[in-house]
Amino acid sequence: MHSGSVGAIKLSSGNNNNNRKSKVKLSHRSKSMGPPPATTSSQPKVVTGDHGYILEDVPHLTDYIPHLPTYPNPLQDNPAYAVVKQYFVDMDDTVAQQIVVHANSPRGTHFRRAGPRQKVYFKSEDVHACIVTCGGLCPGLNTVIREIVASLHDMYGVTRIEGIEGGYRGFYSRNTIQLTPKKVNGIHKRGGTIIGTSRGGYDNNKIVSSIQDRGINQVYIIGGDGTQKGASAIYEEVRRRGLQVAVVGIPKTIDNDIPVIDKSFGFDTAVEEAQRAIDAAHVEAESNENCIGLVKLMGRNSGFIAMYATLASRDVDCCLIPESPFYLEGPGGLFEYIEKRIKENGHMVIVVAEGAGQDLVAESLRTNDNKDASGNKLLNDVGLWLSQKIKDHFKKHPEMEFNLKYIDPTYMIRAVPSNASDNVYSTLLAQSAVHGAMAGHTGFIVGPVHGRECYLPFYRITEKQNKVVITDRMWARMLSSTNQPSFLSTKDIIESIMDEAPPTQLLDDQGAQNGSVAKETTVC
Ligand SMILES: Nc1ncnc2c1ncn2[C@@H]1O[C@H](COP(=O)(O)OP(=O)(O)OP(=O)(O)O)[C@@H](O)[C@H]1O
Ligand SMILES: O=P(O)(O)OC[C@H]1O[C@](O)(CO)[C@@H](O)[C@@H]1O
Ligand SMILES: [Mg+2]
Repeated sequence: MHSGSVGAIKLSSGNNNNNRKSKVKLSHRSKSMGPPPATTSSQPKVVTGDHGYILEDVPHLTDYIPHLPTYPNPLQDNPAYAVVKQYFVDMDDTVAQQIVVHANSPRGTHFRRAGPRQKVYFKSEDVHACIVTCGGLCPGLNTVIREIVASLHDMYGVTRIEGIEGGYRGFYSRNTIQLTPKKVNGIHKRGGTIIGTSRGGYDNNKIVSSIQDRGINQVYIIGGDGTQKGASAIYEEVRRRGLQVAVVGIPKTIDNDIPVIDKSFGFDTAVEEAQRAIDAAHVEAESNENCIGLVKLMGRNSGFIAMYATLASRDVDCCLIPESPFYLEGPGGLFEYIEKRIKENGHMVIVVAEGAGQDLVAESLRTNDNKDASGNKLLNDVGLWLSQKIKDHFKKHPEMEFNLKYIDPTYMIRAVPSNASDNVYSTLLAQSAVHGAMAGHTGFIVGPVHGRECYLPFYRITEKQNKVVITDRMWARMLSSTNQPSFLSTKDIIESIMDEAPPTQLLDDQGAQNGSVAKETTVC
């Protein structure tokens, strides 16, 4: 890591922010009208333009604190970036949510493109940043921490960066850790998070008071859907109090249940790690007579890890996920398929996501609705349940020797360091987050849409969970790779279409065609 140096080389080209004649109608904020009046409560910022163009913009500090001074971006003096032709992102750059279009399609929803801006709203020496990680572990957490520190320090010359220990509750119950480039050097080679994480302990008022009392003015919040709901409420309270504090969410989850963005960091690593368990199950299944290798993978409400691990492996004969109901007995059921595969092949591999078949398990175990500290429903162990059910079924066929090897890698797929591609992804994510905060944006989440880093309003991420769409081509590809039954009746298919999940780039483009955002937001 090099330290941030301020050289004499000026970027000669790059920004043409003010040259472009914009045709958009700014329904919330107009360039020609000057700064908007300060408001204490945020509303979606939706900008419309020609040919059905819609920009779902993110808040800016000047939305509620007008007349904030601006400063030249220190990056313009950074020798490392001097060679880049157009380093600063044009203010008008936006990224289309849908890239598969027809000749007459409206231009549709867009998001603000992430990246460094020519003007910043914080003086480097005034920045006091903090980073917090919440929820379950995910490969790449340390990389994001490292790169936020590196970006703030090396690009913007910021020296006051603190780590909030142990998740949200750390804001009001723990001391902070000073994060310096030296302290974070090499942490991306380790799993976990060096500042700790937790579930529960969210107290909006105490958290914002702690931010205010400590004089923190940039808050980087790394976590999943629950964390981002909390981050959104923190932003609202910060705004209500009129604080010049940028609140930035960095979505994290191995489950990939965050909508809109291409995928979440750590997902690739988790899928890769899941391969080891599947490989082991396959070896066991192949080497023993009439053997089933059963692997349970994480995925509470979304079966992306199981689906992608199955597709990647090609050794899996059946993949069960929360989004696709299945049944055990009778024609078209799981037992019938198992018997068929065992007869044909002498072995089989089943992958089950932890959230799959929860209704069946609950029915047979009659368990209570227990919750974790964050209020997430605690799941019954579908892996153990399914093992027992399969064993019981084969007891009815004593003439047939039968084996089952159950592998539950649980935390092993998420407690590992991130792989190379997740490291690069996390680096870009962290840099984009820092550029956005320095440029005065707030109340946003950063993430890639069609490979371009974007700033997305919180509500886009928190309103729905990303799920596997079982009427999408990706699930069909998976089914055709395993040859398993779909377990679906026509009624299930119709229900699934009605209950369509939000668009995600990990799904087929077909999925992304559904649901216009404009309908869901208030144009103000
Ligand atoms: N609706 C909410 N409003 C405010 N805070 C919340 C909300 N939901 C969860 N939180 C807080 O966010 C933190 C993390 O939430 P949670 O345990 O659900 O993990 P997550 O961010 O969803 O990540 P994971 O992917 O591991 O589930 C916790 O401290 C929790 O109290
Ligand atoms: O046991 P914990 O740490 O509460 O988390 C388990 C959950 O976290 C996740 O890994 C999501 O972060 C889920 O896949 C899993 O159900
Ligand atoms: Mg969650």
